[in-house]
Amino acid sequence: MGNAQDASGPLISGISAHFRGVAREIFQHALTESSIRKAFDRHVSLDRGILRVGEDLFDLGSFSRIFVVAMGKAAHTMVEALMTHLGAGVTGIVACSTDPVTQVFGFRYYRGGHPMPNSDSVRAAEAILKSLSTHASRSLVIFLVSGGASAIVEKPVDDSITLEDLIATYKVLVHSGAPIREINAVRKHLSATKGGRLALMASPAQQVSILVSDVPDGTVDSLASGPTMPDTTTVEECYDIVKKHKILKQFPASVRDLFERVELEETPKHGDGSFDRSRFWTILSNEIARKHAVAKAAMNGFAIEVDNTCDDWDYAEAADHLLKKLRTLRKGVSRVCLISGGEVTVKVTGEAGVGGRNQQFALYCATKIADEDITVLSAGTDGIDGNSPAAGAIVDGTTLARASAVGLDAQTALQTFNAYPLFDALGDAIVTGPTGNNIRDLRILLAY
Ligand SMILES: O=C(O)[C@H](O)CO
Repeated sequence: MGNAQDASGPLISGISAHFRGVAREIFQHALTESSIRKAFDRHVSLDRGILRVGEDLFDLGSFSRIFVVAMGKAAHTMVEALMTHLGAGVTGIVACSTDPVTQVFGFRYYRGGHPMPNSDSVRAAEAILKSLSTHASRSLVIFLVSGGASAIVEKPVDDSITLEDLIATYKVLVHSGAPIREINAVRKHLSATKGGRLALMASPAQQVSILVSDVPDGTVDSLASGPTMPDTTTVEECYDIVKKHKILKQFPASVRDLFERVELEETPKHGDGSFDRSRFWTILSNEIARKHAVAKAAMNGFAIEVDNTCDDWDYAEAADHLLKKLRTLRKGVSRVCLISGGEVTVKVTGEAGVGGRNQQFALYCATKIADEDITVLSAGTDGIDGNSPAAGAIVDGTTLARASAVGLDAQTALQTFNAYPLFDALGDAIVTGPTGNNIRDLRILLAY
């Protein structure tokens, strides 16, 4: 392998490196400004014993117990932020996918698996269910829910489903190309914790859920498979979903049996009394990240457009759509920035290499913009793209030439879902490490 140098001459090389730097700055700025700590400072406060969450006020003096359940990739960061407002005497459980440097005093930690559940996911679910069952009406249960919790906290609804079966089922769902609302509709109906079942277990306590959302706007009960919220999906929909994506036969026998012979059990619903003392506040979502990306792009002198229409689309269709739009927008404008939030889907066929949806999207864009003055960044705010150590990647008109100069072929990497090694070799992977946040992905497209 040779050196990953620009094959396009020093001037072009300098310009493209400059705009790769600008795109990185825009992403980093959005990440920093959308921090969990800032969101808690805006939406949560404690004043003379009254806890404010969003527009709700809770008189802490009227409760005999305060218990916190934090679950998801942002669980630890959310607990830390909550405790700066709440102070001592509060206990709870934290289920996250990475080990924090120091744990918050008074909390039991579990390191559940992600993207696949592990035995600690099951232990966390059992510990949460057990603790919640002990709460009476004078308890205040605060749920801190963030994305990733579907896998991080999990217990099958039926004992016939083993952990291995669960992992096999998750693999089928995650690789099916189905959007997250559909994936989680099925997960909800196979789980003892999802689809409002934690709220049911905590009843009759007063409950408030503080949500950091990694799901599309308007589908918040999909977040972490909605463990504390009324479920808007139904058993009937689950049958339609497995039929539509032709995945029932791929499930392990125990799960197939539940669908075919036993029938799935319906989840708690709005109006059935399960949520009479439940409140919900989304304090952070992709919208905030987009807003800060827009502000930073404006500071860099770009004309800006935001387009989220391709949320949940197949990565190649989303890329074609956004590149077409960028090329239209650039007509008559010297610098244009197109920002798009949300996630794209990748239907993996065969054995996947090392990569993720952001790197797959970016690499596909690279194959479409050779020699154009376009830069594309795609990265996840959680810092974790698929099974790779990167958050995402950045490409431009020089990517293909630079890759082939070091003996790497973009088409092969795309077909084998193995984008990370290519980006790593070019120095174009975006590596932040797990950020402790999780508000979906940002795609930043620049034309100049
Ligand atoms: O945990 C999950 O289900 C996903 O991250 C969506 O919230």
